[in-house]
Amino acid sequence: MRGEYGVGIRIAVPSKGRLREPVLRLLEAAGIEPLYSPDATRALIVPTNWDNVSLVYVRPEDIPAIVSAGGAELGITGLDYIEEHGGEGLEIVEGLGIGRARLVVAVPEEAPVESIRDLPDGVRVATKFVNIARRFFESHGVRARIIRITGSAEAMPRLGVADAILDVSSTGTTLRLHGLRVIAEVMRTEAKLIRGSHVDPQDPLVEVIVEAVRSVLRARGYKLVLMNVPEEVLEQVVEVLPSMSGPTIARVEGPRPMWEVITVVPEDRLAHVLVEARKRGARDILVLSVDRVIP
Ligand SMILES: Nc1ncnc2c1ncn2[C@@H]1O[C@H](COP(=O)(O)OP(=O)(O)OP(=O)(O)O)[C@@H](O)[C@H]1O
Ligand SMILES: O=P(O)(O)OC[C@H]1O[C@H](OP(=O)(O)OP(=O)(O)O)[C@H](O)[C@@H]1O
Ligand SMILES: [Mg+2]
Repeated sequence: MRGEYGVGIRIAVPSKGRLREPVLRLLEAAGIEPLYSPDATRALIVPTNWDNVSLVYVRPEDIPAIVSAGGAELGITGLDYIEEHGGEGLEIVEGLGIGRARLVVAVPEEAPVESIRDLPDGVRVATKFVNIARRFFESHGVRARIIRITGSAEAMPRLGVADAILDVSSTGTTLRLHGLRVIAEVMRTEAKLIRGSHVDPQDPLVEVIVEAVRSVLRARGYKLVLMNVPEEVLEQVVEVLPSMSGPTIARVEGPRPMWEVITVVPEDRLAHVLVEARKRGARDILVLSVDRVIP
């Protein structure tokens, strides 16, 4: 990449929490790696192996505001934090399929409440998503008192600090552990790649980064399968193969007519495809990982 582009691009990434490692792994798969770890150095703005691309390590909840204000051209954070910020001054470029969860409203098991409508005026709701909460309860005609906390919302009802919470839930373990029951889903969330509205989407370096990330996302869940197939069973073997656009078939040099079949298989069908292909006479099967897909 050296010297190809004039403008520098800063990518805001979570400095902590659940998204940090998956986000760094995704960027690494896209070929973008920080030159050193911020943990070791305390550096918060770290150059990468790409000339003119640096990572900015900040709290995930601050990323929308930072990208919106022009402190970084690109960023990766949860849709929940984007909605909480409001989303002005930024564009959502791509869903990344990580950090998937729901934002829910929950109350103590024993509360005489079945739905949002049953919540009395003045109900105290603990949450770090105060804007989302305000909007949600207003739209449902509930006059809630929002209590701002920055974490551990699930503990608040038992502590007597709140009557309900609005928080992230994925497996539901934390809610169950604290005797809470979901009465409404507010939204679904996942990590998104965002771009500041002030940034030209056609900026060459932005385009290259976005495409690199997209190519990694497309490759998720696929394997490349190679196999040798004797000519007499070729048709039967090809029948069981899914493919992006037909399998590639090449002749194998040798004494008997043999073909090499190359195809891309979704991981959830891999076991089935391998067993069936083997049964039908395929041999020497290789399964390779797919790093990128560029259609
Ligand atoms: N249990 C979960 N499953 C999937 N995604 C989650 C879960 N909890 C939080 N997230 C998502 O991870 C993103 C980052 O959250 P954040 O780092 O602020 O919280 P955290 O990982 O719980 O860290 P901390 O508890 O230190 O604040 C948010 O967008 C959030 O929606
Ligand atoms: O439905 P579950 O699978 O239980 O996940 C939900 C919990 O996950 C997150 O917290 P995290 O585990 O990141 O810890 P935290 O309390 O430090 O936020 C979130 O804030 C919830 O508390
Ligand atoms: Mg948390």
